[in-house]
Amino acid sequence: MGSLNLPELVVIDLSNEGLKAGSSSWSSACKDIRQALENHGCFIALYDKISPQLHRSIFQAADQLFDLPTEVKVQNINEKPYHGYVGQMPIVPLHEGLGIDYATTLEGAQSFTKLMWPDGNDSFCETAMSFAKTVADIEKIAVRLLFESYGVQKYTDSHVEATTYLLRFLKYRAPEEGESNNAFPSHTDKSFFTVLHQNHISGLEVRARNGEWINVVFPPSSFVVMAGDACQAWSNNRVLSPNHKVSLDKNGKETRYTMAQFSFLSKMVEVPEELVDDEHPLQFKPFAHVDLLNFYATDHGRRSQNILKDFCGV
Ligand SMILES: O=C(O)CCC(=O)C(=O)O
Ligand SMILES: [Fe+2]
Repeated sequence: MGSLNLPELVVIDLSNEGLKAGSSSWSSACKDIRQALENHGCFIALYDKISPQLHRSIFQAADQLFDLPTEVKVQNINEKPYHGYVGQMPIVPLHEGLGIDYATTLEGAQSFTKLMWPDGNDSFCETAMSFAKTVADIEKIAVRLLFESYGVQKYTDSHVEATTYLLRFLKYRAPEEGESNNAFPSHTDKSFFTVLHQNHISGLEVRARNGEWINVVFPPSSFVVMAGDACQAWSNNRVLSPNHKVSLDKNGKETRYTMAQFSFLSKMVEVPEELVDDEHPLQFKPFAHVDLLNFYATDHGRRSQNILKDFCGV
């Protein structure tokens, strides 16, 4: 009996129809999102504004991008850690990734496209930007719901205005015979939120607050919204930034693609005073988001078992 009872993530409908501001569906979504983020650090979001056409074109765009010669892809360099090209790494041989910084802006999308296709590739640029904007809308709804669930909605607008987005194209080739199926090691994200959209190949596993690993099976038309370390810090340790990893089916033959959009703050990350009281004393000092990434890029940061405590603990 127990083995059939697999743990699952909460599903929340963020589509317009399912969610009218001020309605009872809005308040129940507030409750659900808070509970999901406190217990699992993530949830599955349904969102009807992503058309089947956009879903198809973003994965075609991914194919086109990864087909470029490695010497072109390695030009995707960013001074911010973990923002640029990753590939041909012996510790993660199945994995390759590239990132578009400021992906929701025309400048961000265009400068990445020009670097990869000096002669231009308008359809890639349009698809990537349109996908990034749709995913940013999902992230903003999640922020609104979460802030309201803690009664701190007065901070939502300034938070949203200071948010920038990094869109990463991630590829995991199927393991060859005898090769490990560990495609990406366990980690927490350094973002505020991460929104994931995958093709038809699953592989994501998330560790819930109770220590249980959850195999995340989500339909290709849906998204996983996950809290990062910055969100955990902002919430004064209420929200969980969950450990997660990618393991592929040992016998699988197909390539897994994930689109991962990370949100970052260009203003200080700080705990709202409303989230500090006798029961919840302040746990973290305010910090610049990019400094969390820079800390993670040091030996001390990478080895840390409790990065927030080591980086900004009070
Ligand atoms: O591919 C996935 O589903 C997860 C990717 C991930 O965790 C990351 O890039 O931080
Ligand atoms: Fe991650």
